[in-house]
Amino acid sequence: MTSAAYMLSDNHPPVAHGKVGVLLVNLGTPDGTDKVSMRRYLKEFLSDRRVIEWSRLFWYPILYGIVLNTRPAKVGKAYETIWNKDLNESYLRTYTRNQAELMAKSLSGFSNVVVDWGMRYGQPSIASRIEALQKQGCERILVFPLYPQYAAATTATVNDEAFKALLKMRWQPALRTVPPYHDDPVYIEALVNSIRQHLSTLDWEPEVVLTSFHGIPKSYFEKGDPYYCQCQKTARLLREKLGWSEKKLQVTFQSRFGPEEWLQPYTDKTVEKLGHDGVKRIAVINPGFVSDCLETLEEIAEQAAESFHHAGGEKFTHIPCLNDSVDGMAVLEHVVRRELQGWI
Ligand SMILES: C=CC1=C(C)c2cc3[nH]c(cc4nc(cc5[nH]c(cc1n2)c(C)c5CCC(=O)O)C(CCC(=O)O)=C4C)c(C)c3C=C
Ligand SMILES: [Fe+2]
Ligand SMILES: [Fe+2]
Repeated sequence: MTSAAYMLSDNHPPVAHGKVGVLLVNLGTPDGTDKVSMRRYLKEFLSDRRVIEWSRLFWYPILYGIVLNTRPAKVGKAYETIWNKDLNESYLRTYTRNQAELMAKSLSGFSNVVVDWGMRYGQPSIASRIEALQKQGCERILVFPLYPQYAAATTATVNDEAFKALLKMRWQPALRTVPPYHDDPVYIEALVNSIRQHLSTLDWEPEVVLTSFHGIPKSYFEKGDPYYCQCQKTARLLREKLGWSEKKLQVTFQSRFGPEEWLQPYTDKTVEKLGHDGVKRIAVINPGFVSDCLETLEEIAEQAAESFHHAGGEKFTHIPCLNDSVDGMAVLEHVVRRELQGWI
């Protein structure tokens, strides 16, 4: 057979082509609040070397001997208090799906763009969504880790997983990843609007507003993670826009895990101290979380509120994440349209 005849043969499987995929990826979520689902989720999460950097020789005996025997029940109970009972799923899942659907609507003018969503841990997995996008003809895929501030434990592990999904493909799609947007004016403006709008619904004024970011171990920062500096920059830009002092808008870090020192000041300790120091009215916002989840709805809106009241505080309010609000979508759409330049 001549090479031309070979080329013209119909041996080659048919391929869809010509599309551009946008894949929104958030952290993850258990399938249910029961112990089995929680264990499966935490096992995948806490086996990630980007999340727990300790040697496996040291970590696995602790993970399998203690953490996976005790934490699933405890965390499952916390999830129960914030579970989206209408849809029988976590809010992180609900909001992420809504964001993808709204993004698809906003990009519907581009007939070749397909929007999808996935989770780094649990379902739908990044690999399954990349495969689905490719089957629909996406030769280019924009992966959007839904974290305004970059951390190796969040952004990098999403990107790792996306590139890992390409490892065994003969015909890989081109992949782009979205950079952090911690200082993007559209993001800062959306946060300022949500603070102003939320505070306008109250009949009281907070003395202090905490911007509470998820923490990371201090050692990760010392190894060069830019996360801490990006959180500080977000807070500085918010202060400048709001015209507030460092005393009025303070930065804290929440969700410590394990015995190591994490980024300070800690949210829980700060909330207690404010109460003990005689501060009566505070608000907390979580600018690092694109969607409300366990860490915002349970740890802050429930736990931190309770400990503030125990410490003598009187008024506490949690400012919701941007979620699938008009302002929140404006941020995500702005970032996606910018990062798709040259592709659409
Ligand atoms: C060493 C452990 C962890 C690091 C480092 C870490 C960084 C990190 N996490 C988020 C965002 C989220 N984390 C969430 C839950 C969560 N985080 C950890 C541990 C670390 N996170 C655990 C063990 C859990 C599960 C709950 C628990 O056992 O306490 C969530 C919520 C997920 C949900 O379904 O609601 C988010 C979101 C960021 C942004 C970050 C570093 C910057
Ligand atoms: Fe976390
Ligand atoms: Fe937590």
